Amino acid sequence: MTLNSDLNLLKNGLMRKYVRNEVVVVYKTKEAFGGLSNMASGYPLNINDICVLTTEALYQACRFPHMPKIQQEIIGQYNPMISKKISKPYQAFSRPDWNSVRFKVMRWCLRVKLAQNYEEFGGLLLATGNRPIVEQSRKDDYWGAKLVDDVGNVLVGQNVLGRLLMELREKIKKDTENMLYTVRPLNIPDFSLLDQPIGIIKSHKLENRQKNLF
Ligand SMILES: Nc1c(N[C@@H]2O[C@H](COP(=O)(O)O)[C@@H](O)[C@H]2O)[nH]c(=O)[nH]c1=O
Repeated sequence: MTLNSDLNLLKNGLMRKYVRNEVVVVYKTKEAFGGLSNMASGYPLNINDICVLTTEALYQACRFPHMPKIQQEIIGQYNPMISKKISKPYQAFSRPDWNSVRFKVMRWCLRVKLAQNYEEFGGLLLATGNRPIVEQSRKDDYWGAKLVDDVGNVLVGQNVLGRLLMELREKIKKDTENMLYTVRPLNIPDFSLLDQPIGIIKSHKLENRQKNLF
């Protein structure tokens, strides 16, 4: 991107500028807030009784509702980078509306990660307090933000993932009724995994509580 188009995007309000040492940076998964990354392992998900090991795998699988074999390969990986790598050569065959739904899909994936890992992921989100959360990326200034200065202290990007994480953090703060324990499926066509329409996702906490009632 040229400096001029960078400046135009900043003016148009799409791009954000962050000072690295004033924000919570999500960069390497082993760092303090690495668990906020979709690339973090240790936040397993369960969709329609199908185990999906990482949020990245779930997000990538959502590209291919019409290609269940590819979905299976993507979600069968322990390593999220491999899930993304498997997805890459098929990107041109993503669901035709992918660019217009991917934002909603990501928001839904994060809701699922929270519902099914409430203490760990929710705790990490709350530990960021009121600070901006920024996913630092080397290449991607849509989901994240890139370093633009020589000393590595200025990040510029749309930071859509960071902004979704902040949005979720604010929802947690207000969630006195535990509404976030349940996640409804997206209202988009063919929202399916391995040929089954994706159903309502429930937190394990809610399932355990319901079991105790009977
Ligand atoms: N963190 C991180 C990445 N970024 C992640 O990639 C996802 C977006 O994928 P796509 O929409 O297919 O480009 C999203 O979860 C974003 O956070 N990509 C990487 O290759 N390495 C990384 O360390």
